[in-house]
Amino acid sequence: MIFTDLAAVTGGTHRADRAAFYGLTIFSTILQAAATIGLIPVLAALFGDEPADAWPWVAMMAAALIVGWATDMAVTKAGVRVGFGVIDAAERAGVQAIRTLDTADLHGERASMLRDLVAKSGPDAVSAIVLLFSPLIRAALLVPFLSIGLFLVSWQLGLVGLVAGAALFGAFFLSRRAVAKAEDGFAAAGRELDDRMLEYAWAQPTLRAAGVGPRLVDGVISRSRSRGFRLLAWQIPGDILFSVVGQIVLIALGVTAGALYLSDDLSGSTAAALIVVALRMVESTGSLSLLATPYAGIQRTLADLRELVESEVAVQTSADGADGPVDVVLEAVDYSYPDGTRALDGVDLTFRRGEITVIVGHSGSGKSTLLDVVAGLREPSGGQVSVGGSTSDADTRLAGSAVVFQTTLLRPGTVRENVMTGDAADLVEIADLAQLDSVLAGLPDGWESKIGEGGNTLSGGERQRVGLARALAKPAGVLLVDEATSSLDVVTERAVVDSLQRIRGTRTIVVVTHRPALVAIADSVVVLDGGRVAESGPVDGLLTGGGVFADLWERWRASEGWQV
Ligand SMILES: Nc1ncnc2c1ncn2[C@@H]1O[C@H](COP(=O)(O)OP(=O)(O)OP(=O)(O)O)[C@@H](O)[C@H]1O
Repeated sequence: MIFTDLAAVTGGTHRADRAAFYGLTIFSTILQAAATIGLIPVLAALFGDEPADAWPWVAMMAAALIVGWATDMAVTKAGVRVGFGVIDAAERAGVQAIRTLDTADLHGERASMLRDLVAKSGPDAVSAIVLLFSPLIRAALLVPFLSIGLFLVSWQLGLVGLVAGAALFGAFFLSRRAVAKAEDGFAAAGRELDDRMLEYAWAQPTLRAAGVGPRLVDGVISRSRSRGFRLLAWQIPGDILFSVVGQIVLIALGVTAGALYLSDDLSGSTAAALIVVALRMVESTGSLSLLATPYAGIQRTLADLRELVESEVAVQTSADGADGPVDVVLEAVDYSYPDGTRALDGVDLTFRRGEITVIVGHSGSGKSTLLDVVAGLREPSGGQVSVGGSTSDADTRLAGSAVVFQTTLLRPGTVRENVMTGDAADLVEIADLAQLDSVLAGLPDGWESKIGEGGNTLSGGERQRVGLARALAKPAGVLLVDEATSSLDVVTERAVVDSLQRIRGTRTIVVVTHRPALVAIADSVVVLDGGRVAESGPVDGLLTGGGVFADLWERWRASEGWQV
């Protein structure tokens, strides 16, 4: 339902704006109906014995028009505020989706949908709320309100008006359903087309060689075209339905008014005024007919946005539910990339709750892939991952873990917005833990300083501290750090090591590293080789064992600049 979708998307922050928008729109419709019905006593007075009796009614109609005009201005303002709520929600949830989605899931079709929602849906929503919702509510309510007014003249006319209102609603919903179905097909075809185009662009050489690319794209274009025609075809019966209902409303009112006039139950002046009332009703029918198609479009957009916003809330809620460190157990985990590269091969591992585990291995041994699997950014091709004793899918792992990536991407906004949505007390502790204080001290407005695109430029080390703070701000039981110190200066590396030591025990920490400083604070080390676990255990045990790790350690000591 479009109204509940709008409420879910814009949330509690815009409740008052929504209430004002709906309430004022209804009030303005009542005023319109009153001004129209007011014509009946005006004409009755003008054609009666005392034409001057028309003045109070004329004054009432003028007042209704003036107040209605002022109300419409207020409706527009409230509608724009609600529309901006949709823009905010689309941007927030879109960015969140892009940041958290498994890269494998960010394929052309999904990217195209997110692009539509983030770039188009917000501006569309602002205009739709003002130019569509409000006229729609008016068009839908004007007929019942006019019918109530007609009851004051004659119950038969009131009844005809109510039946006409019900028929209008029926016609609107029938035609909207047909159009919505065709629109869904059309939108899906468009997304499939985007997907194929991207796929074709990426894999051009191979597809060309096989001679299948153009055929694939041609097929999708013709599917998209035929669904476009189907959309048009479904709009036509809807329009016909409306015009038929409009004619019936007009005839029914005319016949009833004529019968009442002939039986002397209606004066000539009232019958004349009824022509205006009937025309207003038919005008409503026409508006509803015009609005049915754009309504179906904005309804689908709001439903998609609601899904996006609610999935963001779901991620946040399950993350909030994290209550301390947990065991993470991998059993026979395999991972193969789409091109067939087997990056993980039967990995059995336990990351013990509250411990720091460091993963080392040569370049290409599968360290980052392993971290991605634990983080829920990739679903294993085989085997299973359990978190806190129960088998866990990628979404659950994503919600329950926080990741510091090799490079921290900053979005345009303040430091606070880049780090978290939380209260000040949390931020003070997080800044302290992530050693962000010195970075904040160098910025003009501390937490409120603009960073990222268009804002202050932070060094790699400073970005990394923001990334660490962001990860610490997420109340997740598992903290994953991917080579965060590989490109860092010694001071920042020390800061990261200190931070991890300070939070030791509060989370299960897994660090992929090329550097010895982190190995020194590890409770245990895992050595990967060709996607398999070559060795694992406490540092001391591995050093005395004389295996791969002892060999790597020796090489570091020899080079004094450990790069495994
Ligand atoms: N997107 C990808 N598509 C195909 N193969 C990939 C992809 N990413 C990584 N690989 C391959 O998977 C294997 C494991 O890569 P991974 O990045 O996990 O190793 P790593 O140990 O983290 O390497 P590095 O230390 O260089 O970052 C390598 O053979 C790599 O070439």
